[in-house]
Amino acid sequence: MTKTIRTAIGLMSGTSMDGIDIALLRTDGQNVVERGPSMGIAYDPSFRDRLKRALVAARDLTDRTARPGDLSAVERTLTLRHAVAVSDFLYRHDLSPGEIDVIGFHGQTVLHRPDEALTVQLGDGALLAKTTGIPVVFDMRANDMVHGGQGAPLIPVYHAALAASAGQALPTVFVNIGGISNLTFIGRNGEIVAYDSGPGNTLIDQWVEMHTGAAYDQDGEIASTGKVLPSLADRYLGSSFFSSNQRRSLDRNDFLPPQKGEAGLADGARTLAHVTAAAILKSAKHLPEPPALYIVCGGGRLNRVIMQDLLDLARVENARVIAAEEAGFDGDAMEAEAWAYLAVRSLLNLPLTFPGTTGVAAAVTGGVLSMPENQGSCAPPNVFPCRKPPG
Ligand SMILES: Nc1ncnc2c1ncn2[C@@H]1O[C@H](COP(=O)(O)OP(=O)(O)OP(=O)(O)O)[C@@H](O)[C@H]1O
Ligand SMILES: CC(=O)N[C@H]1[C@@H]2OC[C@@H](O2)[C@@H](O)[C@@H]1O[C@H](C)C(=O)O
Repeated sequence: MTKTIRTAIGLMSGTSMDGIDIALLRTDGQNVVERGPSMGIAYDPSFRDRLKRALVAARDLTDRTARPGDLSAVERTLTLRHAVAVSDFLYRHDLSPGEIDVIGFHGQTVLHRPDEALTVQLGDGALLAKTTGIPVVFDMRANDMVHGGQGAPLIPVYHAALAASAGQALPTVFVNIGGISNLTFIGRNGEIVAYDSGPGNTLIDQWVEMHTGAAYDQDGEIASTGKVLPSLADRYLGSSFFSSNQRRSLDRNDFLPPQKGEAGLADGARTLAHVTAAAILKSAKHLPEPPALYIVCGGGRLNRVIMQDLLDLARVENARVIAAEEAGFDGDAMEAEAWAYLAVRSLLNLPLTFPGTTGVAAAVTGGVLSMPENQGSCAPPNVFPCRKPPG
């Protein structure tokens, strides 16, 4: 039986809040994965500031659908920016909306409290579907939480498909170093174990920004001139997050940067780069077996100090570290590709998360489907009751 291959676009606005990643994928939602073009669209500094203020405004939310204050306007602007990104992308690649079966829309996480089963992503799927003329699957984390999961990470099922389609030797481990870092272990028989592994770039980004105004430490230049401050590093690495037997998904604010006076710029950046690398190795201790290979994706792989520390720490454990590109993947587009893949799985009512990835009680699908012809939003079978059509 031939499987239907769908053409999907994935849209990711991650915890770094640096912009929108967009990627095209052709997939059957299982092991057929044909990667298409991708691009990144950076947010301008004033929109990043607005998103940061949205995080503060979201802090006291107890109802995930509430949008007090500016949150409603930010959600609309964010969604329309995604619509523009889709339109630019289609134009650039000479594609029409009719050639795209579905968009997987992550939105912007503004609050994530797995202990309270509360996760909030700004992003209006109905508006995006209406503006682009393409069906949209969004809100893919919530159903996992309804069933007792951490709501993150969701990318592991895509890592597994990518590894299978590329004939990657198993076992292997994918590491994503975004704002937060996460690990996916794929065992010899394809079994997946995954979880958030610690702060990624978020501490370095905030540290560098508070001193220089720059959004991040380009290539790790600043960190490369500093030295690791052991007491500061230990403060982060001594967190019970690493030693607990329970794996927890992280909110961007679970780890906060040092106070400005606690270190000089370079020593602080060097120490935080070390914390990022060491956190990954510490968290890897909870994997079913010691990894032999780490495949690194996400913006953190471009910070040479983080990568060197990872290499050095992994070497002690006889493990190799390579950038995603060395394994034939795209380390910048992988999350956007994943959201395209997850959207197709959602359409097919296939599971997005598993007990081994989010701690969910049993494998579950997720996501809400919004059709462009203004029919309102509707979850795939067995997820949520359909939402009322807007207006
Ligand atoms: N050339 C570079 N040198 C150093 N760091 C870089 C470079 N390019 C990107 N980064 C880092 O990568 C970050 C963005 O990474 P990425 O897009 O993978 O994160 P994200 O998707 O927003 O986060 P998450 O995966 O947590 O949702 C930037 O904030 C910056 O810290
Ligand atoms: C709540 C939320 O948005 N979590 C993000 C964040 O960024 C990295 C890490 O923390 C991961 O758990 C997740 O994103 C990835 C893409 C995921 O769900 O797989």
